[in-house]
Amino acid sequence: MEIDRAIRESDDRRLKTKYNNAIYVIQRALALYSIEEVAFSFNGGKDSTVLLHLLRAGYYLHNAEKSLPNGDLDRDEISFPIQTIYFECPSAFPEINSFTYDTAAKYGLQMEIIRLDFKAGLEALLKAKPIRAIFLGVRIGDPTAVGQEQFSPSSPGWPAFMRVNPILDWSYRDVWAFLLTCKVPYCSLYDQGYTSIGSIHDTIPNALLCINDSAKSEGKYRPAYLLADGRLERAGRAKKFPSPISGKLSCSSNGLKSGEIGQIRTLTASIIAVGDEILFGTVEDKLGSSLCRKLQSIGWTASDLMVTRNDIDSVADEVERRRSTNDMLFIYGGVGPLHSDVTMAGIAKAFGVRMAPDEEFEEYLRHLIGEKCTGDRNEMALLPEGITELLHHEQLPVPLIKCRNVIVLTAANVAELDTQWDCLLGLSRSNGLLAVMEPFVSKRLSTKLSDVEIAQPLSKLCLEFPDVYIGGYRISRNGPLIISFEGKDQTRIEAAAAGLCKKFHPGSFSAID
Ligand SMILES: Cc1cc2nc3c(=O)[nH]c(=O)nc-3n(C[C@H](O)[C@H](O)[C@H](O)COP(=O)(O)O)c2cc1C
Ligand SMILES: Nc1ncnc2c1ncn2[C@@H]1O[C@H](COP(=O)(O)OP(=O)(O)OP(=O)(O)O)[C@@H](O)[C@H]1O
Ligand SMILES: [Mg+2]
Repeated sequence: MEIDRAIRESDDRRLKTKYNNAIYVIQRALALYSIEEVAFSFNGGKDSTVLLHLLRAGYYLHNAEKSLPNGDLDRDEISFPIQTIYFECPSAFPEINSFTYDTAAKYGLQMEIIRLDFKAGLEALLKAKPIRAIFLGVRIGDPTAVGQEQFSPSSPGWPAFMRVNPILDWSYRDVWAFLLTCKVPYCSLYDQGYTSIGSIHDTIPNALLCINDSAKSEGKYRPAYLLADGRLERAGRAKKFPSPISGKLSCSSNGLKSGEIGQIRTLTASIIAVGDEILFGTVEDKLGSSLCRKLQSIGWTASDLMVTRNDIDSVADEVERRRSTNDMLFIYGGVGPLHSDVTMAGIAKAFGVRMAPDEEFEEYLRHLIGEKCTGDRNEMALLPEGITELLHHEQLPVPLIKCRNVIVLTAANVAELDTQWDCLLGLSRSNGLLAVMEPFVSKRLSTKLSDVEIAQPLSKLCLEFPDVYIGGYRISRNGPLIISFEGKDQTRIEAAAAGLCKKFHPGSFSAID
């Protein structure tokens, strides 16, 4: 069997181990369920392509174990009887669709095309067929993998079946090692810089693979297998532009459904300030707004900015809630040796790991504070175990700490934040930490018109310019109204601003800045 042979002949030991484990899971599933009771969820993506070939190999080996006639049957020709389901969606890339159909024809897959959403489609499928287990190409880094194991019953509220995830523990690198070693076809989008594929509305090529180092989608991109850091495979999965801080004049209040139109390709970050002093009103948080501006300047969106108490559970709750819905989370305050410095412990709790001594970090601290540290252990050198990465930069006396997608900033004022941010950007050039997107541009118009006069024309303008965020705010109740236009395309912003001016008498608006 060509897949099994290719892996056995390869000298990639890690790949062999991953392959053997996945085949073991498949064989256990095939022993537990009859062939009519299993299905394979295939969508033409790289992970499900890997799974297809693992299932072909697993099914072949399962049959071989059950002994076939003395080798006179060409075993590569054994058909693939596992029922295959594809949830076809109108917003799928045409390349994904055609690859899925071509693959089905090439390998003789028995395809069931489902044109309902996942839940309704599965309900109908399970009513019509005796399916009890479904193979999925879910991997541990996927947002939907949280809490899953290789065999995981479907979630409460979903029809009852077993989710079987043979490649749950595979990394991005493992996936590409497999596809390239086995020389199997994969969807052409992966050769055009796409590294993880969702719908046409939320997927762009991965900016880290852009040959000109520009995030423009018309640029040239390297193939997906060249992405050095697999943790950034979803950098091309742009989030929907989150609802802006709601003002009554914003687009979101005008009936636009995000996800249909009105999307701006952006990555999102959440910002958490930790400090009872901020909540007591003793200290003013200036870092948050500065960080929002910095994020805007690299084309990211700050999805929220919040302050939490110096309390492990409060920090853990906020980190847990925000880390999975954002590309990055920045946290500052509460880092140090004091009793109130609980940020690191809160992060550890959010990830469900313990705090453990980090020798490398301790060494840095020793250089910095010498022997001033009392006790037999430096509490500051305890970091969340297994998820911590130290970000070294020559301008930083102590590296910054990153726990998965949470970056801990130690700045106590804006000048220190500037330095740490510059270091992060410097590091990003080599390790892709913060993908630099097209920056946001903005324009502001000031007017003496009243809210009532402007509300309706502005609502219409929002519909005409779904790709521009149009908001309104006042600096004082009786002062002028300021209309702001934010987006990534200067021409569109100018057009939106001109469009608004045209709706009123000349001279009703004046540009600020
Ligand atoms: C065959 C199959 C089974 C699924 N089972 C579950 C489930 O048990 N629980 C759940 O929350 N989501 C389930 N999902 C949905 C996925 O977790 C996830 O929402 C989806 O694959 C992500 O699609 P999206 O990124 O387009 O939202 C299932 C999806 C498929 C295709
Ligand atoms: N539309 C769909 N139809 C059938 N199965 C699907 C569909 N969408 C997702 N799945 C299942 O969920 C798994 C995980 O989806 P995910 O998008 O993370 O991976 P992928 O599409 O295989 O690869 P990529 O990460 O490159 O997009 C798929 O491998 C597949 O088993
Ligand atoms: Mg996909």
